[in-house]
Formats: sequence, structure tokens, C-alpha cells
Amino acid sequence: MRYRSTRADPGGRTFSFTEVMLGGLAPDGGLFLPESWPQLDDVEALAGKPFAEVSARVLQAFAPDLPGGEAEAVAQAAYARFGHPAVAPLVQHGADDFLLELFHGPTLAFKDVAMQLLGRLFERALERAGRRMTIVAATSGDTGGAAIEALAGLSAVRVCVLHPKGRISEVQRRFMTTVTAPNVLNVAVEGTFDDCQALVKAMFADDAFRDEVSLGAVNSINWARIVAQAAYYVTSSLHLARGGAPVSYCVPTGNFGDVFAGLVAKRMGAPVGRLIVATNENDILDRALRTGLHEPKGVAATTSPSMDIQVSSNFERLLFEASDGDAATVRALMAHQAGGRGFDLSAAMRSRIGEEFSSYAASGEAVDAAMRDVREATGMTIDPHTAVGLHAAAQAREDGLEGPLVTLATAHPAKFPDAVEAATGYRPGLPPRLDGLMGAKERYDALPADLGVVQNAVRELAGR
Ligand SMILES: Cc1ncc(COP(=O)(O)O)c(C=O)c1O
Ligand SMILES: N[C@@H](CCOP(=O)(O)O)C(=O)O
Repeated sequence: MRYRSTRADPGGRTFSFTEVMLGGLAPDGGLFLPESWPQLDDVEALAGKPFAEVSARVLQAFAPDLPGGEAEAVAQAAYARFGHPAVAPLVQHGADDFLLELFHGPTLAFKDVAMQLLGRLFERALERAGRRMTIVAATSGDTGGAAIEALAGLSAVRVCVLHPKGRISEVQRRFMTTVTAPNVLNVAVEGTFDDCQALVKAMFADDAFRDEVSLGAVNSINWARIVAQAAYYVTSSLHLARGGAPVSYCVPTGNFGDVFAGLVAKRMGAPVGRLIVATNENDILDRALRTGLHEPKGVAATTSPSMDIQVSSNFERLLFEASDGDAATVRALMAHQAGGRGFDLSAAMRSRIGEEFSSYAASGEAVDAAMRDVREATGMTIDPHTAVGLHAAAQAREDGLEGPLVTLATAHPAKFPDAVEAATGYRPGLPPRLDGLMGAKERYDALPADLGVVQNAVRELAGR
């Protein structure tokens, strides 16, 4: 199993899983994808197996270069820390409608599922290579907390997280800024998540800097994140399909990593049906899928801040898939995007995407209504990101979607208590294990969205 960049022509350099994981972004600025899709042998036999076992099988399929037994060992350790024995339990909320709860990890968001695995894989790979690494991550709220939780205190890793100042919830921020481990640096950037992500990509594009600090990534540009997330599509689709109709998924979407993980599970042979991209008012992906025109129009602050994104990194992976691996097309479209311009999808690419993906966007009112409605109907409290997903699920049903439909519950409602309370009148509380979080001292640097300034802060961290 070898990997190539979405921007590299066939016959170019290929990479192993470990190189891909430690490299983060491909040297040419593209994203790594496998040269072919591995299949899960005897996939039906995985139905009902423990989450860690399925996760290890998925990982092994993509990472044959890991030492024997490593996939099982890291998966067992990673998921032992989750607050629910199923790790990612399904909860039924309608006749054929389900929520997949992905928030039972240490920082109450779906990012923990991948990050707990990734932290352990990094630790072992760096130890084998006898090297250190500086991870720089951009977050719109959840990736940062999950990354810091997974990497704090590791001697071979320094981790710097860039978050958009004032644009994430207080609980999200505190998951990051109250951590005192010396290998952690939090930076509040004057700008949006897109600015933070652009800074990360610019650091990767600076070869000298990349080598100087031994730069690594844990955003979903890192292929290992996507592989780890594919596991919950495998477990849940096998559970619900049982040899019958494939299972469709409604995925609250920002950086397009989570929904792309659904495609990966499908490509591996899991019974995954349609993939529904659910966006908030930052609807660039919904517009692109409906009209073929991918056109930026500025980021609005919403009650689902983790999805306040315009430049969705993993859309590039979908463009590569939809163009049949045509790197020249991907390079051309990405050049438009880098220049802040829109681009058009060809009719052929649109039609290929439309065979597997649909999309819906939710207004702020629709998100509030979804939180209220589900609470009134079922007593369940959901977070605003999950509400974006449930709104899309209802729209998909109105448009005639049949068969089992799973909406990903991507965060615990207690991460967004103000938004939930405003919509439902109920203020969700944090689990007792997090009692100290809201009173703990915070530490972060506020910096402008300036590459040189942020690079200097990362250099200082790397030298600690
Ligand atoms: C709670 C929550 N929901 C949904 C998303 C969107 O996921 P993705 O960026 O993989 O599309 C995010 C951020 O990634 C998130 O933190
Ligand atoms: N919503 C994310 C944004 C980064 O996404 P990632 O999946 O690429 O790490 C966040 O919460 O930080």
C-alpha cells in the first residue's frame, strides 16, 4: 500500500503510511491518498465486533508498514479511555433514523476518536525513528482540544494550536488553554479559522522552516485522521445494514474530513449509502454540490463555530476522486482557490459527486428549531453542529431518501451551553470529571495572522 499526492501526476513519488502520517501534507502542497482502496476481508464478520477491533482492522488495511500488533495495541489503549463501552453508540430517534454519538472521548467531540489513536501512533513512530516533531494545528474549536489532550506531555512532540480569537466557545477554548504541559503552545490568531489553516499550510510550504522545526500535522489534512474516523462508519453501517439496505449518513461538515471518511469506509466495502453534507450558513460546499460553482463569499460567525469554514481542505481529496485521479485538474482548481477565486466543477465531476453525495445548508433559525424539536420529541439535548446535521436529515427525508439514516452527533451539547440554552431553554452541564475546567487558569498568546510572527512563536516552542 503506497500513497501519492493529489497534486502529483502518475509515476511520481510514492510514500508509505508512516511517511504520510509523519509528513502531514505532501511536499507539493497536495493531500495524500492511497494508490488503490484496500478491501476489508469478510466485512460482514466484523458486525458486532468491539470498536477497537474494527478500528485496528481498518488501520492495518491502510498501514501495512506498522510493526505487527501495533494497530491492535494502539486501538485498545485509545478506546479504553472513552466514556461509553461502545465508544461510538447509535441512538434511535425515529423509525429508521439514528444519531451516532461521537462525543464520549476525553474532550467531548468526534475529534477524540482519531486523535487518541494518532497520538499513540506518533509516539511510537517517533520513538522508532529516534526523532522529535513540532505539530502545528489549526482549530475552529474541537481539533485543538483533542490534539492537546492526546499529545500533552509527550517528550518527542511539541504542539502549537492556532485558534481564531473570540470565534470558538469558552468550553472549547478552555479545553486547550488550561493545559499546563510545557510542550503545548496555544495561539489566539486575529482572524478566522481559514486564516489559521492558511498559516499552517504556509508553514508547510516553507521547506526550510518545515525541516528546521520538523513540522507535522494532526488536522484532517493528515491521512491517518481520516483512516481513524472511517472506523465508526464501518461499525455503525454493519450494525444497521445487517445484509439489507445500505446506510446513509448525514454529516455536519466543515473541513470535509469526516464525510470523506464515510467515503473511505464505503470504498473499503462497508454498506454505506448516500453521504449527505450538512453545512451551516457557511454554505460554500452546499452551493458547490448544488450548482457546480465553488465560490467563497466570506465567513459568518454562527452558533456552530467549528463549521465556520470556507476553505475545506479535504474537498481536494474529493476533487481528485471525482476527476479520476487527474492531478492536473486538481492543481488548476487549487490554484484558483489559493488566489481567493471561485472555480467551476466540470459536468462530469459534478455528476460523479452527485452519485454519492447530497447536501443541505441550515440557517441559524433552522439550527435552533432542530435543537428544540428533538428535545421536545425525544427528550434528547443535541449540540448546534449535530442540529445542522439533523436539519439536513429531515430535508433528505422530505426529498424522499429511504433506508436507515444516521446523523453524526459530533459534539457534546455542554461544549456549547449558551447556544443550546438560547434555543431550548435548557443549559447542559459538563460531566463531573470536568468540574475544574471553567475555573482553571488559562494561558495563550494572542498574535496577528502574520506568518513570520507565528513562525517565530513555533520556533521558540520547537526549541523548548
Ligand atoms: C463539532 C464539529 N462538528 C462538525 C465538524 C466538521 O467536521 P469536518 O471538518 O470533518 O467536516 C467539526 C470540525 O471539524 C466539529 O468540531
Ligand atoms: N472543525 C475543526 C476544524 C479543523 O478540522 P480538521 O478535522 O481538519 O482538524 C475544529 O474543530 O478544529
